Amino acid sequence: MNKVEALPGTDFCFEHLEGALPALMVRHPAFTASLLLQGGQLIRFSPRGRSNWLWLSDQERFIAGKAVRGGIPICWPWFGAPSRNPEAVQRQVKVDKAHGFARLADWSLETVEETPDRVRITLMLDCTAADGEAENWTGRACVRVHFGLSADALEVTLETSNTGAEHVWITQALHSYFPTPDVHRTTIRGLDGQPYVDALRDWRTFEQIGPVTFSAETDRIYQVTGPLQLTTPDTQLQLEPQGSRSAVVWNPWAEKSKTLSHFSPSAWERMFCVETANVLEDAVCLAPGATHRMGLILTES
Ligand SMILES: O=P(O)(O)OC[C@H]1O[C@H](O)[C@H](O)[C@@H](O)[C@@H]1O
Repeated sequence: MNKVEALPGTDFCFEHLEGALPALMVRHPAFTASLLLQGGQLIRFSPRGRSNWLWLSDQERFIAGKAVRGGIPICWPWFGAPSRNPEAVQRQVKVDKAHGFARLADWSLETVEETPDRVRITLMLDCTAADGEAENWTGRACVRVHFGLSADALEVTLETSNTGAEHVWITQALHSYFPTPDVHRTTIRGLDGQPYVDALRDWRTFEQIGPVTFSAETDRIYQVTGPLQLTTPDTQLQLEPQGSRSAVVWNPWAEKSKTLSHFSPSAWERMFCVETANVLEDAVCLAPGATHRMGLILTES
C-alpha cells in the first residue's frame, strides 16, 4: 500500500527514510506525524506551528533491525533486562535482550480512520503463531498500538490480547523521548511523595520529594497515580497515563551517553525520557482471551 485515501487537505504516504525503513507520513491541516512500521514507533508529532513534541536523535540513520533512538519505542512483551522482571515474566523470555522484541519487529498497518479533526491509526503485531518469535518468547498474544492524532492531543494505546491457551505475563513501556533546550532546567511534576526504585542505587526504594529534576544520570521507576507535568524552558506538556501505575524516568548523562547507539555525545543535555509503563509489581497477567490496555494522552498545558 503506497497511498491511503484521505480527506481534502490531508496526505498519507509511505516514504523510505535514510536507512530504508518505511514510514507512514501524515500531513494533516492541524498536525504532521511520522510513524515507522518497524517497532510501530512514532517518531514525529508536530501540531501546526509547533516543533516535534518528541525528541529524535540527529544521529539516527533508520537501519532495519536496529533500534531507533527517539520518538516512542515500544518495549514489549518485557521491559528492561529480563533478569529485572518478575519471575512469571522471566519464565516466558528465552533471550537475554533488553526491552523485548516488538521494537525491532515489522508491524502491519491495520486501519487508518480520518475525520476533519482527528486521525486514528492502528498497527498490529500478531505473535499468536509465534513462529518468528518462538526463539525469543513462549507467550501467545496479539498486540496493537492505536494512535489518536489531533490538533491539541496525542493519544497512544498499547492493547495486548492473550490469544493462547495459557496465562501470559508481560511488562511493557511506551518509552517516550521528549526534547528540551536544557535538561538542567527541566522538571517533572506529579510525583511528589511517590516511591521510586532507583536502578542506579542497587534497585533500592526511595521517596520523591518535590518535582523531579535532572543533575546526574537518572534511571528510576516511579509509582504513578495521576497526570504528570513535563516542563522545559520552552514547553509544558501534560502526560496522562492510562492503565499504567509505573513510569520510568531516564537520562543517560555524559558518561553513559558514550555507550549508546545513535546518540551524539552531548544529546543528553537536550532530551529526557518519561516512559509510561507496567513494570515490577505493576506487571500484567492476562488470562486466555483477556485484553489489557495501557496508554498515554499528551496535551499542551
Ligand atoms: O539503550 P536502550 O536499550 O534503548 O535503553 C535505554 C534505557 O531504557 C530505559 O530507560 C531503561 O530504564 C534504561 O536502563 C535504558 O538505558
